[in-house]
Order: sequence, then C-alpha cells, then structure tokens
Amino acid sequence: MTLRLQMLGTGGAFAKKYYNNNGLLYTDDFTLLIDCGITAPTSLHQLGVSLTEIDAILITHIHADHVGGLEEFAFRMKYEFGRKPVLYISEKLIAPLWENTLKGGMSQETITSLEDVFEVRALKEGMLNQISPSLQIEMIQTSHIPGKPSYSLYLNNEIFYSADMTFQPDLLKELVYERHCRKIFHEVQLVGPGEVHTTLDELLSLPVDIRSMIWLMHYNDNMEDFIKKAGEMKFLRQHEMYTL
Ligand SMILES: Nc1ccn([C@@H]2O[C@@H]3COP(=O)(O)O[C@H]3[C@H]2O)c(=O)n1
Ligand SMILES: [Zn+2]
Ligand SMILES: [Zn+2]
Repeated sequence: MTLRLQMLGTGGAFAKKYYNNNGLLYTDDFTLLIDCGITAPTSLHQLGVSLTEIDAILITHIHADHVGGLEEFAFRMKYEFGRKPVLYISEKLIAPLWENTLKGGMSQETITSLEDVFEVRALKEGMLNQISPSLQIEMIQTSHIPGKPSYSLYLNNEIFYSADMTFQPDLLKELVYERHCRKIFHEVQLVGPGEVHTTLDELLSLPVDIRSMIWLMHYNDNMEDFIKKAGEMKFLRQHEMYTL
C-alpha cells in the first residue's frame, strides 16, 4: 500500500509566502487532513479539493495555524453537505479545542459541544490507532509550549511527521535506530533561537543517516536563502505530491 503526502502549506505560523503547515495524507482508500489552519480552506480551494473528499481531519495541537480553519470546515460541512467531519484528536485536546478555540464562533442554540459539529474520535497517546485499513497512527507527545500539549505522528511504524516541536534528538534517534523509521517530516525554524521550535542548526547536528531522511516543513518565508545550507535535508514544497 502506498502513502502520499500533499502539503496544503509548508509555512510557519506567520509566513506570508506559504500557507499554514497542514497536509493531505493519501492512502489507497482514505484521505486524512493533518491540521486545518487559517489558510487550509483557501489552499484546498486552490487545489480543487472538495471538503467532501477528505475522510477525516487530525489535529496535532491547538494553534491557529493548525486549527484556525476548523470553524469554516465544520460549518460548510454542516450547512452545505449536512454532514459532520470526522475529527481525530488527542483526548487531552478535546475540551480545550472547544472551550478555548471553537466555542466562541460556533456555539448557538443547536450547537453546544464539539460533538455537535464533529464526529470526534479520541486518540490515546502511545497507542496504535487504525485510522483506515492501510493507515496506522501513533500519537507521540512532543515538546512545544509548556502546558500546551502537542502531538507528533508516527505513521505505519515507519514515517515520523512532526507537530510543532522543540529539538528532541533522542526521540529521532530512537525512531530511526530502534523503530525502523525511514522518513522524517520535521518542522524547522530558520531564523532565531529554538524556544518553541527546532532550528536548522539543531537538525544539522543529527547523524548524517538521519539528516538524509529529513524533509523540512513549517518554515520561514526566506526558505530559499537556506536551500544550500540544509545539507542532506530537503525542503517540502506546498501543493507538490510526494510518494512516501
Ligand atoms: N511561547 C511562544 C508561543 C508562541 N510563539 C509564536 O507564536 C506561534 C504560534 O504558532 P506556532 O507555529 O507554534 O509558532 C509560534 C511562535 O512563532 C512563540 O514564539 N513563543
Ligand atoms: Zn505552527
Ligand atoms: Zn504551534
């Protein structure tokens, strides 16, 4: 079975040249949207992908560049298609996503909870979740903002897709050397210290065999200035289709 990835956007939270770092993960029989930021609906429109072609959404954490498009997505599914989108999300994020993010815009007499607008499927950290016959996802909590849970994804026991995260070299080495990881999609902050993100220099400090499997995403507008500074690591391009 073949996995394919098409990033709706590859930009950091405040990028203007690139859309929010959200991606479409395609299996033979299932399409998963990983994160749905502010710009996701516009990027889907530009790609000509209808909301109804997406079988489920999975949220890694609650920052607007990862959840800011959910209100539009859910309202359009409700009022245009009469359906609730399937939402995969860590059980720890269900309450804050509704109470702190969506309730303000979405609540009304007939909508009083997340479950009124999404078919919520809670994911447990560290478990293998069978999302579709050919897609298994393990949620791995990774460090980002203290007190604000963020979950990276381990796909089919071979591909790591980072949420927003600070540098965690031991995790990456464990995945590659002990858990058969063969490809890594990793966020990168190209400018400034890695207080809540991972810097290019930090990733360059990894062993070459790990660097060689890294594709960089969630990057700054000046990415083109760093293409020759990333060594063996490659930059994902938004809207391009990648076979994993
Ligand atoms: N403690 C924090 C919190 C947030 N931020 C910035 O806000 C952005 C929110 O989306 P992000 O993609 O996680 O990137 C965060 C930082 O740019 C930051 O720099 N430091
Ligand atoms: Zn982000
Ligand atoms: Zn974030």
